[in-house]
Amino acid sequence: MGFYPPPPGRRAWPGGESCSFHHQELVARLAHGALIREVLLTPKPGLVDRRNSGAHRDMGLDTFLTSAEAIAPWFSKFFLCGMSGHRSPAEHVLAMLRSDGVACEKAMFAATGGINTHKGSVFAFGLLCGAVGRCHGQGRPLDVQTICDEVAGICRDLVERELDRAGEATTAGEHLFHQYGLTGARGEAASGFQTVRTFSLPAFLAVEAETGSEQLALFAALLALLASNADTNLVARGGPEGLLFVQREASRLLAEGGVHAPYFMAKMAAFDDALIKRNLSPGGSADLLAVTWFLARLSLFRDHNDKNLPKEEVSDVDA
Ligand SMILES: CC(C)(COP(=O)(O)OP(=O)(O)OC[C@H]1O[C@@H](n2cnc3c(N)ncnc32)[C@H](O)[C@@H]1O)[C@@H](O)C(=O)NCCC(=O)NCCS
Ligand SMILES: Nc1ncnc2c1ncn2[C@@H]1O[C@H](COP(=O)(O)OP(=O)(O)OP(=O)(O)O)[C@@H](O)[C@H]1O
Repeated sequence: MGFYPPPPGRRAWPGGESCSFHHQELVARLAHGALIREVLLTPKPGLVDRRNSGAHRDMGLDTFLTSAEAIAPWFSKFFLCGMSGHRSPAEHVLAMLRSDGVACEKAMFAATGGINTHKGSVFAFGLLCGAVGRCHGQGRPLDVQTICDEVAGICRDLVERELDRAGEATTAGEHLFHQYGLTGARGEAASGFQTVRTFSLPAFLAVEAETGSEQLALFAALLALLASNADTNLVARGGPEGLLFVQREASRLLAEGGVHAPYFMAKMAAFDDALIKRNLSPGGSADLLAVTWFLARLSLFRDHNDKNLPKEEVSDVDA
């Protein structure tokens, strides 16, 4: 039941032809589900959520939901791109993914009237969906370590190529590298999502195992990210002091017991108010929160076969 033919000379994709459509659909659902869960989690400091638009004046919940809808069709394309390039060296795959990535960014801007809702997420999920396609094509396991290592391989030398040796800085990320040495979204991807693997994913998995609550697990992951991630969005808006403020505040909440502390939700709402007052938005951590949920749910590839698609687990939460 594959929707596209196996490579010339092959009768089936490694792992069984019947798995291909299942994987393509599941990866797209997971990526979209991750974006929806991220934006609906409330309250999030400085970010767009159900409570308010955070430190943003040009976008709200509807803008994010519309944007997620517009970019969703690209997730399968990233998967297919990674799969069709599974024999090419990892570092060649980035150029292929990027042409779809640029088209996806265009679709995002067209849907939002020019507002940057998901630029960082398009980059992260373009790489992740491409890595899943590539590893599936190679018949390798679709687990956190394999997929993250593959992303790191695809992004090998990206920081050196695009930031270190780049000419005049044009984007915010390029400026911040030259000014402060921050490697932003590129550095995080090139490290194989080291901040996620070290801080937010363990926090998510521990709290979910302990409480059975996905919401609490997402909050635990968010706090872990806010305390540790060198978010270039915070530095762009508030300088190094803006980043330090957020990291200190999040570390304080963690020291007080994190999601298990009394009045945790009220503390998060107060954190939100403090960031809005300072015009700070941790957009990079929001992206990595979505990445955390996606990586946590990769186990669905192992647990289900294509006759039993996990509609429940990856269905979108009601807005
Ligand atoms: C690498 C990207 C994100 C470039 O953006 P930029 O130079 O502004 O870099 P920067 O690191 O500041 O990231 C922008 C976005 O990433 C997110 N982000 C910020 N900090 C971090 C961090 N520490 N970790 C992860 N994500 C982060 C935020 O959402 C931010 O808005 C990407 O958009 C890109 O490659 N652009 C070039 C055009 C292209 O190829 N687009 C298609 C990409 S598939
Ligand atoms: N819930 C969210 N709220 C706000 N930003 C988010 C959210 N989720 C993800 N982001 C990320 O934050 C980025 C937007 O941040 P921001 O608006 O600060 O960037 P910008 O458009 O480059 O800067 P500015 O608005 O200062 O011109 C998006 O690229 C997106 O990936």
